[in-house]
Amino acid sequence: MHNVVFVLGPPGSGKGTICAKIQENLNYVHLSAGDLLRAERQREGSEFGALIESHIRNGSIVPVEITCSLLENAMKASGDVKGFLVDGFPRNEDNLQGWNKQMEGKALVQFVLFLSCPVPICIERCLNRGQGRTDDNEESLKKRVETYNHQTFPIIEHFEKSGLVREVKSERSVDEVYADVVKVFEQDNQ
Ligand SMILES: Nc1ncnc2c1ncn2[C@@H]1O[C@H](COP(=O)(O)OP(=O)(O)OP(=O)(O)O)[C@@H](O)[C@H]1O
Ligand SMILES: Nc1ccn([C@@H]2O[C@H](COP(=O)(O)O)[C@@H](O)[C@H]2O)c(=O)n1
Ligand SMILES: [Mg+2]
Repeated sequence: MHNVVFVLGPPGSGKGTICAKIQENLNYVHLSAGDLLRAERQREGSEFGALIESHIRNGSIVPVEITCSLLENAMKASGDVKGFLVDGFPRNEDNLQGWNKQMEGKALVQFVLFLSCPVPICIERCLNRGQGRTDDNEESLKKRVETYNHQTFPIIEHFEKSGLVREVKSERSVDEVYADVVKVFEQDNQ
């Protein structure tokens, strides 16, 4: 059984940055759904490349069969680890239902780390990210925020009802955010 922490928050809230630090220090493996999709988009011979790029530019969500298989394959390929940080997933109802169907009996969701951050700060961070992402532009960001508000936030609310959400405000410095995130992991592993 794989231990899983879902990491959610608006685009640019710092999910990737914080997950990299947790992976470095706490023996969890970071799996970013967005990174896995971008790698699949680039893979020679992939039948999903054009579909993935279209969703990424539009800030819409790729069908779960594709994303969940990428996540499960990455988990299988990892050795013996404490758990997985599943960053940017589940993003909508389709992701949630597909995960439940595919991963039942294979993964245990420990909690959901919710990095909350005001949208204008998030947008500014994405526009200054400098990684050449095809969705770090004003037009795509508007759609990504809309998708977050209408499709992803309700998923966070769903987990909130089961008491699984641990919110950390991420508009502060990386070190301050990370210090609070470590406390969340310490409390959960007691
Ligand atoms: N606490 C912070 N303070 C200032 N800048 C930050 C902070 N956290 C992350 N950043 C910067 O903001 C940008 C976005 O961060 P990151 O890629 O971690 O966000 P994300 O939530 O993974 O975004 P996305 O959902 O678009 O993948 C990066 O350039 C990163 O260096
Ligand atoms: N579960 C997911 C995660 C991501 N996507 C698509 O990738 C884009 C970028 O995701 P980031 O987490 O790296 O910001 C996102 O806007 C979606 O188009 C997805 O479809 N499903
Ligand atoms: Mg990211």
